[in-house]
Amino acid sequence: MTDGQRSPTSDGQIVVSGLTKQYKNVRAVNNLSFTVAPGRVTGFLGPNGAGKTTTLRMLLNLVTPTAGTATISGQRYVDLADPLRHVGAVLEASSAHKGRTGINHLRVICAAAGLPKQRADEALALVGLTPAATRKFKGYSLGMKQRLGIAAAMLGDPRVLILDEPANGLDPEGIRWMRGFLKNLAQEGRTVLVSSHLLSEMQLLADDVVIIAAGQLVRQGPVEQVLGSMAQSARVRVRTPQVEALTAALTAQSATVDIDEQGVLLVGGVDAPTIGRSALAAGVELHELTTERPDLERVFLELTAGKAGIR
Ligand SMILES: Nc1ncnc2c1ncn2[C@@H]1O[C@H](COP(=O)(O)OP(=O)(O)OP(=O)(O)O)[C@@H](O)[C@H]1O
Repeated sequence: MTDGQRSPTSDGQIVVSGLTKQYKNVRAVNNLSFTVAPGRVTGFLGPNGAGKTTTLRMLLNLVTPTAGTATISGQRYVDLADPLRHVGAVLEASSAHKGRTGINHLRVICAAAGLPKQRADEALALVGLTPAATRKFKGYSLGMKQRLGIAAAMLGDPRVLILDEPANGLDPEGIRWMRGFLKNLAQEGRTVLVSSHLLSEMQLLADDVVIIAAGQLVRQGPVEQVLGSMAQSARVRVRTPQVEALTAALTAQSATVDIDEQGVLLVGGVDAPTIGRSALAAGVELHELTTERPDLERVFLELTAGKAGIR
C-alpha cells in the first residue's frame, strides 16, 4: 500500500509504561506496562472489567491517564503528525447515520480527514463490503457493521490497528474472516492489537498475548511461551477399566487424580510415562494415555483466579 508515505521513524511499536487510571472509586488501570510489536497480532486479554477498554482509550487519547504514558511509534497519540494515517481504531460496533449508505459513510470520513475519496472504495473492497456499498447502514447486519467499522479504520492505510472486541456478535464465518484479515495485516508488517475475552479465538489468532486482571499485568509474551510456562500444570487423560486400582497406584505417587463424568481420569503432577509405568507395575490395563496441553482458556483462568473482574 502507501508505505512510502510513512515516516521512517514510524516503527509501529506500542509502549505502555506505568499507565494508571483512577476513577472516583475505581482504579481501572493500575501501573500497567507492556509493549506491542509490529508484524504480529497481539491479543489483549482480561476478564470483564479488567481495564482493557480504558487502556485502549488512553492509548488513543480518549481518556487522560492519572499517571504513566502510552506511546505509538514513540509518540503519544495526540502528538502524532497524522494520526489517521498512522493508527486505525475500532472501539465499538460501528455506528453511522442510519439512512446513509456504507460507501457514503466512508466518503464523509475521508472528506473530514482530508483523505482521497477513492480510499472509501478501496477500504470497502478490503473488507469485502463492495456488494453492499450502496445499501443503507440501517439494513446492515451486525457483521457488516463490524466490517464497515474496520473499513473506516483502514481509510488512512494505518501502520497500527487497535480493535476492542472485534469478534463480538460475529457468526463463525465472520470470525473466520476477521482472523484471516487481521493475520494478513500483521504479515504486512502492521501492528495489530486486539482486545478480547474470547480466549479460544485468541489462541487461533494471536502471536502474542498481554493478560491483565484488575487493571494490572498478569502475563505477557508469545502465546506459545505463555502456554508453555504453564506446562507443569499439564494434565494427562487416562482411560482404564480399573479406575480404582490405578487411582490408588497414582495417588501413592503424590499425583492428583480427578475423574470426569465419563469416568476418564485427569491426572496431574506426574507425566504420561510415569503413569504408564505405574499402571504396568500395578497390572492395570490402559485404554488411553494422552497429555493435554493447557489451553489458553485454562491458563487464563488460573492466572486471573481470585482477581475478580467486576470492581
Ligand atoms: N468512565 C468511568 N467512570 C467510572 N468508572 C469507570 C469508567 N470507565 C470504566 N470504569 C470502571 O473501570 C473498570 C475497568 O473498565 P473497562 O471498561 O476498562 O474494563 P474492560 O476490561 O474493558 O471490561 P469489559 O471486558 O467488561 O469491557 C471497571 O470497573 C469499570 O466499571
